[in-house]
Amino acid sequence: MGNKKYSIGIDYGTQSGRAMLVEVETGKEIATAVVPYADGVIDKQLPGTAIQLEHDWALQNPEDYLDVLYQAVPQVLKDSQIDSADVIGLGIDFTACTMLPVAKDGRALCQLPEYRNNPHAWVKLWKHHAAQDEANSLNRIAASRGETFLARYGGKISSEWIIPKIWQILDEAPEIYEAADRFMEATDWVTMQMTGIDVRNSCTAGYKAIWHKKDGYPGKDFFKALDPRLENLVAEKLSSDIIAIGSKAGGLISGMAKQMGLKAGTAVAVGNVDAHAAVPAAGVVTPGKMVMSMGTSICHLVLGEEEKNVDGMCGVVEDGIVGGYFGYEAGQSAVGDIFEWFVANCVPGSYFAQASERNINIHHLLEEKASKFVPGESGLLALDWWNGNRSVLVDTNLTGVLLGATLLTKPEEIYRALIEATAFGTNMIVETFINAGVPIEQLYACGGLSQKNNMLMQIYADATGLEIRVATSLQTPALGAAMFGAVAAGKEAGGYDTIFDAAAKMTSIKQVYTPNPENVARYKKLYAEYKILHDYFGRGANDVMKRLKEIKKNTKVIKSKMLEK
Ligand SMILES: Nc1ncnc2c1ncn2[C@@H]1O[C@H](COP(=O)(O)OP(=O)(O)O)[C@@H](O)[C@H]1O
Ligand SMILES: O=C(CO)[C@@H](O)[C@@H](O)COP(=O)(O)O
Repeated sequence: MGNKKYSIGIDYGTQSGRAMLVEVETGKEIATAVVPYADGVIDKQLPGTAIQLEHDWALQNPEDYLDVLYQAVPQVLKDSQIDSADVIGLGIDFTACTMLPVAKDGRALCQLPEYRNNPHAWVKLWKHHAAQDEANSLNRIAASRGETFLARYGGKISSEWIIPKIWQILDEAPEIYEAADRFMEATDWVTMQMTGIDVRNSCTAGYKAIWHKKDGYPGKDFFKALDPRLENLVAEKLSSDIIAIGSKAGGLISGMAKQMGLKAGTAVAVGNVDAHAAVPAAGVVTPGKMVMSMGTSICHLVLGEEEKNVDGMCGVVEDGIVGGYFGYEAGQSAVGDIFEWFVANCVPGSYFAQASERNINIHHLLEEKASKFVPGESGLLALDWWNGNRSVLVDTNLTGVLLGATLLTKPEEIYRALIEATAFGTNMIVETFINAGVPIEQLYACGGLSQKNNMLMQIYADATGLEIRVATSLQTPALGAAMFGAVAAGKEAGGYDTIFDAAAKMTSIKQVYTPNPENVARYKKLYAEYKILHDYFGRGANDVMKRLKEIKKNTKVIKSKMLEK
């Protein structure tokens, strides 16, 4: 038996890139290195210029992505002290839709001096929200034409996705649209820099570019209806050569291999997306198991045998998560962020004093106090829409609700009610999938929040009535990317032939939360009330939240006019 074999997973986040070196046989995480992006999130001023960006813009510098390869990869090799010849594969995962215009020679347009001063030549980060007008028009036109693809995306295409972003470029900088040889997801662009081959992955194509394995992209007529100049977008500037997740993109070219400290020819997997790469890393490679990637928000992912239309899902894509299955994605737009808001705005100083006296985190203090209650005891019920509702209502104009407060209500009771509201939100998603014919028998959890609060995880198990298995790895996206790297290398090279084999060996479960039957029964009653509130405020019976937003907007206008005087 030769030396141990390793794979590297690189997770490209919003602020930084993280390389993780993993032992292929066991999935053991040997070394990790994080490189912050020098230009970070560019949302105010274009680097090296005085050019100011407009509201809702969020750009990145593609050279920062390359620096992650040049710095983080040699660092993990150095820290682990292994022979680089034993690294058999490499995979990356990215935020998405993070996209860029690319020149014929493969460079990002913003790397060319003549385009450097044009903000539209740079990478548009997933949270660039300035293409909302284009997204609204796209949705209106698609609905009026009865485009069937809308149903695959819960009825709406997001402004975060690639077509609205490309359309914004065409609207505001037609010269950049013209100059672009093609538009690419950053995950494919970085993979191309490593392999020298332009290979597009089925995950971002399916979830972010309205591509379908059988139907392809929307037709020319649809693009023409958006804008006659977009008629040939697919043929001229997108690729229809889409490769399934789990495939090999190519081998590392020698120039890159030298800079990264690896052997030329090392297998590179096709690009992937962070939340989707985390699924096999949580041990999930078959249907019926929904993975919750839990942090500031929750991304819900599940595999299915068939393509079904599920109300309010973010998307369904064949081969989108694991080859051979339909990958479904749904989500809640704020979860950890709601608790963060509560702690920052509604917890009295005396609680912070107690936490600091005991040298514990404020969340731990609240968890301890809130754990003393049984479901229903506080008389509170909340709706988890502090940042709108992603699934199943797909409505960013919905806002939060707290019901049942009295003069005796305590902060920990509200904290618990907010956690329960997010658990009910997840249950609504689970129920909607099951009703649409996509089975869900178990929940899996990964992401920071899944390992931070036991009470929260037990509430999720009790509110859904489902067992929850928590992944051991705290870096599931990077682990998933490394697993796909090992699959790209293949068994003969010391890796795996399939992601199923890799998942069996490289992942593990840290903890299982089992529903408590008494609490399940109590939460059933509360969930019935949640559903009534959810439908009342969310499905048009009372649009008070939207009216309040309108009043707020008008009041702000009036106030600013008064201040101008
Ligand atoms: N003990 C806790 N209980 C509940 N929420 C927490 C706790 N600790 C942190 N949070 C919330 O969880 C989120 C951080 O989760 P994490 O997975 O680390 O972040 P991210 O989504 O950025 O990866 C924050 O929104 C934070 O407010
Ligand atoms: O949209 C997706 C996945 O579909 C994410 O890449 C994007 O929301 C960024 O996620 P993170 O905030 O980096 O977890």
